[in-house]
Amino acid sequence: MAKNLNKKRENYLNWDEYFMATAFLAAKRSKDPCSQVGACIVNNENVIVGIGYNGMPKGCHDDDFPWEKENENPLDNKYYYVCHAELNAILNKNCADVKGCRIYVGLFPCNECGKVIIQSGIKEVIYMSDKHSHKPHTIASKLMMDSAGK
Ligand SMILES: O=c1[nH]c(=O)n([C@H]2C[C@H](O)[C@@H](COP(=O)(O)O)O2)cc1CO
Ligand SMILES: [Zn+2]
Repeated sequence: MAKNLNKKRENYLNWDEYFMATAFLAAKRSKDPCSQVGACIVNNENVIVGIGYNGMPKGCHDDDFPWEKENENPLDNKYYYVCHAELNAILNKNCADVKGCRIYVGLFPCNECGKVIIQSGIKEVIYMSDKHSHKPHTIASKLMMDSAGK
């Protein structure tokens, strides 16, 4: 059979698939044993301008801070310490600001990330999982995003 190499491939990733896959690749860097989240920020020319995943702050060693979640003492759980993927992606931006960009994220952003996303000027959130949709932090995040027109 002859094959025309001048013809373009048909089964390539579309932009949404490509950026979400990039977010999932970033998530593989996470040390969180329970939930690995990745985020990818893209400008209106479809150029990636920021990537992040959930992890401990710089200088706070992964082995020195807890990854547990159910200890009685909250200081022994990860939640006070870990930086969320969306926050890291915004802080890691390689441009002056992320106004008008969109963010691809594996999990619907919590209320704290929702605030940062709104304040940064990101205009659209594209997410994969909404497994915490019933939780107050997600409901609060959606209330703010709806109000802010995200
Ligand atoms: O939007 C998010 N972005 C994000 O990076 N995370 C991270 C923080 C934690 O490391 C982990 C949540 O932990 P867990 O699912 O065990 O409660 O996911 C969690 C959320 C949503 O809660
Ligand atoms: Zn968050």
